[in-house]
This record gives sequence, structure tokens and C-alpha cells, in this order.
Amino acid sequence: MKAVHFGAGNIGRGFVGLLLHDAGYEVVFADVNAELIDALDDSDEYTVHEVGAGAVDRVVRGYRAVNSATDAPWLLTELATADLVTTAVGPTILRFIAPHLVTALRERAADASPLAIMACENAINATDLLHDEIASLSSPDEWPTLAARAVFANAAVDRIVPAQAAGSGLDVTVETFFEWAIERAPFGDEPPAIPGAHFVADLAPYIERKLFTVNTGHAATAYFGFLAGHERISDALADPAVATAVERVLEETSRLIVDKHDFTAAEQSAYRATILERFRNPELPDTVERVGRQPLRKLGRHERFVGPAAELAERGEAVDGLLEAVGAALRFDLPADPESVELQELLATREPAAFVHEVTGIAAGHPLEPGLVTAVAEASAAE
Ligand SMILES: NC(=O)C1=CN([C@@H]2O[C@H](COP(=O)(O)OP(=O)(O)OC[C@H]3O[C@@H](n4cnc5c(N)ncnc54)[C@H](O)[C@@H]3O)[C@@H](O)[C@H]2O)C=CC1
Ligand SMILES: O=P(O)(O)OC[C@H]1O[C@](O)(CO)[C@@H](O)[C@@H]1O
Repeated sequence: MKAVHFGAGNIGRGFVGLLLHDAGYEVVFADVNAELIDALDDSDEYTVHEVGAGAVDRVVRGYRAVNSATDAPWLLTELATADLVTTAVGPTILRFIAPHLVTALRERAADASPLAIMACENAINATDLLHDEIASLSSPDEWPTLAARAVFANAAVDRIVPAQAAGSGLDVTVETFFEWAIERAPFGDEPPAIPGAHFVADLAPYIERKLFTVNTGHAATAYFGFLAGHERISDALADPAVATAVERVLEETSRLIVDKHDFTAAEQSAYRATILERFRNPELPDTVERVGRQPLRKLGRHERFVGPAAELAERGEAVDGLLEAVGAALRFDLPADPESVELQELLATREPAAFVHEVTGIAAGHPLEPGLVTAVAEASAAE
């Protein structure tokens, strides 16, 4: 069994690549970072160091690496005999992966087993997004033939993998916790054998609970923590003012999760407590800058703040905590982060309502619009 994994970064090496390796797959990493690919190519193994209670080290061996920017022919050769393709590149990068996959599907033998494709990104239904990008490169006549050569399954991935210390080489430091939930239905009776993953009938509850608890809580900690002058996530959460603001946000999203899905209030409360403990892990060298990265993406319509806030507002529920988190995100002013720079430029040049429509995708007249406009106006005035 062979898996081609796009994105040999933190999640690629520290989570998806590791679980595929442990599942017995021959793993081929594809990345556009030449230095990283060369390092993988020149190495025989790397170690995934867990930190926290019950931590163990795991060694990944026997992989290959291909530079997908400069060696498309070799990548295609690998894809031709792959059983599985995964990605961990970031949702905005999926459109750059699509051209490789459309070509691979064109060249895939009609009698080969369908290629399983799973985008492992922090976004609702990222595989659907990748599917649509691939289909857009085909024609309505051709696409049914290509689509029959693949199985697309959405997935939710959860493991905190911070930025790695300089000099750590290919080794990756990760938390002990992980969860990889994958839609079962697209595979029929034969889901891929990945012991570390679990296959679920309906992914929506898992991905919404994950994105609107883990990612909402983490990003809120980052933005409130940044404003309070903290560098590390664990220090930010040790600040009672930050912890209280984050709790307020998570109480709101938890209300939505419990209302919409089959999780009880007690289950959601336990899940929330667990994730806050994960964020507090003092052995995890995680920073507010990493967790807050790409604020424009994180302020998107179906993302961790505006997504749940819009649904709650539509239900007539209060969203003061989420709006406060949006306000903090708007003040994430970090010259090293291109999206933060763009965000500050937009704040300085757009009227608040125009900013809201453009950045958050919330339209005029939506019940969340007034709250967002106020948050933007306050952030602009504070500039
Ligand atoms: N780090 C974390 O704790 C978690 C991250 N995620 C998600 O996983 C994805 C990846 O995140 P990280 O691993 O943290 O980022 P990362 O920056 O460490 O890794 C991304 C990798 O993708 C590569 N890449 C960029 N463009 C590419 C292209 N066109 N083709 C092939 N490779 C390309 C980069 O060179 C880099 O090695 C994101 O969607 C993130 O939201 C999900 C759960 C946890
Ligand atoms: O690129 P994003 O969406 O910030 O992804 C990283 C996030 O995902 C998480 O790993 C949670 O699974 C957090 O560590 C981190 O905030």
C-alpha cells in the first residue's frame, strides 16, 4: 500500500505521515520546500517526540520525498501506483495540488483501484474543496470518467504540532493527543486500514465540534494573549483575564454544538476541559504568533469565529464573547504575517461595513452584521 502525502510540514511529518507509516503504508512526501525535500531524501528516519503525560517517541522510516514544484514527472509516477493521497498544506493551497491530481487521474488505469483522496486541513469539508478544484480543471464530459477513478472523503484532524525549534532537523515535537476522523460512506464497506484514524457515518458533528471548540478556543487564546503581551499559548491561558475571555467564547460555541449535534452538555463540557488542558501543556512550545497565523482566513465566513457566530445570531442567541474574539483578531498586528499586514491595510482603508462584507462574507441585513460592524469600527478607531 502506498500513500502520497502533500505537505511535509508539522502535521505532515508529525501526524498524518506518522499514522500512515504506522498503518503500514509506504509513504511518499511531496512538498515544494526544496530544503525540506532534500533533507528527507538524505535521511533514513526521523523521530516524532511527544510531550506531556504518557509521551513516547516514535520513529518514521522508509519514506521517499519528491519536490512537487520541480519534479512533476516523478510525482506522477508515484501517484500512478498510490492507493491514497492526503494533504496537509493549508486550505488555501489546495488549488495548487489539484493540477497534479487531475493529471494523475487522467493517467490512472481504468481498472486500477480508485485513489482515496483526503484533505487533512483545518476547514469544513476541505476534501470537497479539493474535489471542486480538481473538477474545475476537467470538463463536464471528462469529469465522470476521472471521478470514477477516485474516492473523496472529508476528514477532521486534530493534534497540536507547534513550530519546530531551529536545529531540530526533521524531528517533530507534538502533543500526545490526536484525533483523525474520516467519513466512512465514500469508501463503502472497505475503508482504508489506518488504525490511528476512526471512520464515522457523519463527519459534520466531529468537524464542527473540533473546529468550533479546539480551533475557536486556540485562536481566541492567541488573539487575546497577543493583545495582553504574551508570547506562549500556555502563558496566555495562565492569565485569568485571557482564560475568562476564552471561556466566554467557548460557552457560546458549545451551546451551538450541543443544540445542533448529538453531544450532551456534559460531553461537550468534558471535551472543552480536555482541550483547555491541551493548550495549557507547558511542555508544548507553542506561540500566540503561530496559532494566530493567517487572521484573514480565520475571519472567513465558515471559519472558527464567524461560522458559529453567524449560526448563533440566526438563532437569536447572544454572541458577545465571539465578537470580542473577532475584535481581538482584528488587532493581531504582526509584520511577519502577510495576512496580518493585509488585514491592517484593509482596516485602514475600508469602511467598517465594506470590511465586514469583504473579509467575513457576512452580507448586509444578516443578524450578525451590526455586531461585526461595531467590532471593526472599534478596531479601526484604535489604530
Ligand atoms: N500544526 C497544527 O497543529 C495543525 C495543523 N492543521 C492543519 O494542517 C495544515 C498544515 O499545517 P502545518 O503542518 O502546521 O503547516 P506547515 O507550514 O508546517 O506545513 C505545510 C507544508 O505544506 C507545504 N506546501 C506549501 N505549498 C505546497 C504545495 N503547493 N505543494 C506541496 N506542499 C506545499 C509547505 O512547504 C509546508 O512544508 C493546515 O491546514 C493546518 O490548518 C491541522 C491540525 C493541527
Ligand atoms: O492553520 P491553523 O488553522 O491555525 O491550524 C493550526 C491549528 O490546529 C490545531 O492544531 C488544532 O488541531 C491548533 O494547534 C492550531 O491552532
